[in-house]
Amino acid sequence: MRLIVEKFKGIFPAFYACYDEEGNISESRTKQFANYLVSKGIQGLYVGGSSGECIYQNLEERKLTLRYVAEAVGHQITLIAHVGAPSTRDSIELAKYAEQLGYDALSAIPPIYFVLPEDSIYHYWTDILESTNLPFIIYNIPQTTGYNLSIQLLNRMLQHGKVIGVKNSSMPVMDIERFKTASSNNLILFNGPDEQFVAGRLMGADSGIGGTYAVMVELFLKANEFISSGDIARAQQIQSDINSIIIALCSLNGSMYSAIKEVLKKNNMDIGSVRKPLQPVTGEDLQKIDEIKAMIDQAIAKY
Ligand SMILES: CC(=O)N[C@H](C=O)[C@@H](O)[C@H](O)[C@H](O)CO
Ligand SMILES: CC(=O)C(=O)O
Repeated sequence: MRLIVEKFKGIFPAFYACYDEEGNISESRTKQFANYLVSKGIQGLYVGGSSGECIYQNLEERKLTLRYVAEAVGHQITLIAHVGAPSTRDSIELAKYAEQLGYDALSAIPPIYFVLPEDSIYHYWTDILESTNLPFIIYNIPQTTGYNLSIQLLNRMLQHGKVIGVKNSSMPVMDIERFKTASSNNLILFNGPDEQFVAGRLMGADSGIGGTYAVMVELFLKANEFISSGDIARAQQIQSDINSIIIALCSLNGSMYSAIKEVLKKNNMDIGSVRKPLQPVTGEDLQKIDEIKAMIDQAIAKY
């Protein structure tokens, strides 16, 4: 277990969908972006999650991204494949594919669309984790799935030795502590809400997986370092800068991810735009991108 824990400790950007100008998955952009993030010193990547626009992609597209990332960065970092999909069958296909590619772990949201009973969620996750030999990380994100992980279901899932962690995106940071305690501290907890990264770490999260990391990864790496060395005051300052940036990223007509992708373009990292129904930034939004990029650059320069 100790070895495994070390592998999953640190900063894990949620990887973005990288499209070409026609909106198809781009091999060169995917590989370039993965290498760019590795060069920043991240611990690993969370591939194919919400930020990867998984919900708007077909299985073949999701497999392409999983493959291009693995080919680009190999075993230099820890790779987590998010395989949540509308059907168990599709999730298992993605899970087996990720295992073949050499991914280090699987992760999945609960079933979406139909509000299914907890027993169905249990079987969905169990079917996925029994389909490979990989460790499994539960993804709890009630604000998008409508289901908030209960201690009862967590305890049931823990009977599978393969469950090594929870990526918790619910807003109460107390959930992080409760999940950790329920497992007698045997689970790796990943903080989900980037706006509460510092709080999540202080409540027991070992690591973070986040949708905004990749556009300002230096800030999360630094905050993580400050927490580890006990410099809480400076970690709090970074969190405050991060939150102002996230609020700005979310203040445009275009989706947060389209704003992030425009900022990345200004950093010479063109990974295309977002897939509809996510809206691209246009018109007056575009002017605000320069201001947001300046906020990010200034914050990075401060620490
Ligand atoms: C609801 C949602 O997508 N949460 C993400 C994952 O936990 C976060 O990383 C957000 O992208 C981030 O906190 C910005 O709001
Ligand atoms: C946002 C996030 O962590 C994800 O891509 O699932």
